[in-house]
Amino acid sequence: MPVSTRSQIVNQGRNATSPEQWTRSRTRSDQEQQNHANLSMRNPHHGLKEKMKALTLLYEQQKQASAALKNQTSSRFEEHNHRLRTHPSVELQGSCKKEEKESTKPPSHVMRENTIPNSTITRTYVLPQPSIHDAKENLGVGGSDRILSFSSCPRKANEPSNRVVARKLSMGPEQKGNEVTRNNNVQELEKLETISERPSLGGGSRILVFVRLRPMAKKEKEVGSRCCVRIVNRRDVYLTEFANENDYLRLKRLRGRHFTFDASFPDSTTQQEVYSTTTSELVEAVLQGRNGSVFCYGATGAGKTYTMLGTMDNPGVMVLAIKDLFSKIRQRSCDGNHVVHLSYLEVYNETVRDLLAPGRPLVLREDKQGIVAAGLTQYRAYSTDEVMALLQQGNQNRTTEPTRVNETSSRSHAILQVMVEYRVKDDAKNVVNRVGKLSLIDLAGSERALATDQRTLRSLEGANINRSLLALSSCINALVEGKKHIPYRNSKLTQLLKDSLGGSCNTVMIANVSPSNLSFGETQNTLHWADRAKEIRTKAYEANEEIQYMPESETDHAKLLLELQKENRDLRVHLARQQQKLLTLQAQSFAVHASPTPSSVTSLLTPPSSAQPNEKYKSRSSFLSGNCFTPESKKKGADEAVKELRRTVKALEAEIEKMKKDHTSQLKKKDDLIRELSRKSEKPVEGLRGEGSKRVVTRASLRSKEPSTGELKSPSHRFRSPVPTAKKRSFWDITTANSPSIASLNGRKTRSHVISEPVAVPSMLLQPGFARQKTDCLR
Ligand SMILES: Nc1ncnc2c1ncn2[C@@H]1O[C@H](COP(=O)(O)OP(=O)(O)OP(=O)(O)O)[C@@H](O)[C@H]1O
Repeated sequence: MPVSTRSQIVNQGRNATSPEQWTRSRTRSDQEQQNHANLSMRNPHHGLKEKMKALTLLYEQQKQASAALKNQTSSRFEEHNHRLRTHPSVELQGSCKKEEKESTKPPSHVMRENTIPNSTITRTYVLPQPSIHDAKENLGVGGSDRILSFSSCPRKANEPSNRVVARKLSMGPEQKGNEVTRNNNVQELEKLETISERPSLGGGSRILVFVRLRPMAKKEKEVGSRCCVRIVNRRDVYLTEFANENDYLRLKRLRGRHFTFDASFPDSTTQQEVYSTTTSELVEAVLQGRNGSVFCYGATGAGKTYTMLGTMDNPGVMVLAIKDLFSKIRQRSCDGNHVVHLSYLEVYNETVRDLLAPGRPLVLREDKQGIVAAGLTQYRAYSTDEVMALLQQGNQNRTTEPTRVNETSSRSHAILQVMVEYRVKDDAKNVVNRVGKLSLIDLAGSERALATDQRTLRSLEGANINRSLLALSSCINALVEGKKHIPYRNSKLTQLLKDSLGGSCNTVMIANVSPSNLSFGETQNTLHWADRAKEIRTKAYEANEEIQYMPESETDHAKLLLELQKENRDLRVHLARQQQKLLTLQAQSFAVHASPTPSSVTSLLTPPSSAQPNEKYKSRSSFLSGNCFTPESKKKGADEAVKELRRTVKALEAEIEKMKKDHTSQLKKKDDLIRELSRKSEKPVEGLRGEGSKRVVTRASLRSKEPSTGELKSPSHRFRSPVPTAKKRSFWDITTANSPSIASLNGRKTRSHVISEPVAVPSMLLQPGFARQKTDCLR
């Protein structure tokens, strides 16, 4: 079988003089070529050059076809662009046209190293450190691998929330043929639209993830570092790892990864562009009573603080958000009242500190509003300037230290919270109260100990920063995997971010990356977690709105007021009556349970006009006269009165006991005296008795003669009046002067007087006959 070489074919073509000849020779050469191809298929080591030539030819043909298709789609593209011009992300594209033109081409110096020109071979990148999650990434649904080049970011509604996305790195749209190119263009447009329409799945919303690349730093340039991050189409991030120049074995082996985010910002993006794409919508939502969070995540020195705070010339997201908020409030000032409160705290070495009023560490508590720092200062702010001053003050208190990587490295996580309360009257004149909270978070840098400083305090700070960021990544993992338990409690940071990650909140994550290949590891780590965070879905949320229903008209209002006043008056009267009843009952129980002394009873019941006004009475009368306006205070007053009465009863009982003792001793003395006297006068008395003219009556003899009713056992009964009509005295007898003893006491109605003046008691000892007898005896 004749074997023709490539040079022969070329020569045959060249030597052809007429078109027929040329066609003939061409057909022949094609046949020859076919034979060659077959041959080379059978023997892979044969004719490599021919194979290359064939491939080049094929590539050229595809390129032409692709160009033709591009022309067809360009008109459609224009139309879509016109529609999207209203969205900030489109403005952002327009302002960076130059960059865009560049970036629609295949990545230049970075990606060129990864591409094989004039080839249709799609090459899969080798990942340097395939983690568990990376391994999972390659498992498609149902176990089949799937190549996703650009469609992974905005998820479709019917996709399961915890689906693991299979992602292999492709060489870019152009290498995948015309069909892929056209599809990508349409997908790009769809994706740009979805940035403005926050995807809402199952009532919740996905965390929006953005990536910002910072410019190469002077230091990095000086050490000759190369750019390893490339942003294409404002969305795709290509990361390339350059082989070590001294590693000759792997010199040509390049590794890289491709990620897709909601939007990616190249190093030329302005602060305003970043703000309007990421945060401006959240500010609007906060004004409508929803919660929003923005947090910057990335390695130390990657540009988080620059993005969040910025500089005086280029203010960052925090400043722009506050300005925007106040300008929006000013625009709406006519339709309601807005109140803005502000707090600023940092988490440093696992302690929470108030940046606006530094002092003792704050304790985190969970209440109805979520996790709150107890005792955190809430400033009411009236203007942007005021907030700026507060921010500055807070930043001065923030912990920053120079590290080897960053001159002004933030060693703490800072959280600025802006609470906007909005009150407005709706059409039905009901008061609508909305509260929205915006949290702006500047995290400390994720870092390796070696990259910063291994010594002393820095290493401790680094450990704590890493600890909290590790806790953050655990939470992200648990949320993505749909676990029931999310380990928020592992660090203060995750506790504070609980709302933002798993609560009812619109959340935005900005991943900051450095372009330097020296930071490849950190950048890859940041992009990995940012990619994971895309899968997190926050809870379904509703505006924090409260409606207070108001009466329909002024007349209704007045009616309601009158009704309330009447009810109040009735309640007061009722209360006063109850108190009176209570007092009467107290007095009765006092009368029943204790033997009353006239003095105390009169002191309780004597009217204020009495000759001896009593302090106790005074206090009760003031209580009854209605000085206490609230039901609580009245109840308290009644309790006080009861206590007072009880105390009086006790005092009276003690007094009675004392008097009883006195009387017993007096009686004893008198009995002794009588006994002595009767002994002395025994004789004459006997004589007298014999005469039968007079009788000596002793107490003892009298007692024996008395009927044994059993009533005279108590010594006090010895003072009872012998008058047969005298009835047993009662409390009311004393007060109504029924008692015969009282009649003889010059109007003095106290029991003490009755006791101290034995004259008042018509005792046998005081009978006139006895007195005379006594004097006789003495004689
Ligand atoms: N987009 C940018 N444009 C210009 N300069 C930037 C940009 N991003 C960051 N820089 C500069 O890079 C340096 C480091 O940035 P920055 O302090 O914001 O890093 P960081 O991520 O907050 O670091 P750390 O975590 O250590 O606090 C700063 O000097 C900052 O001005």
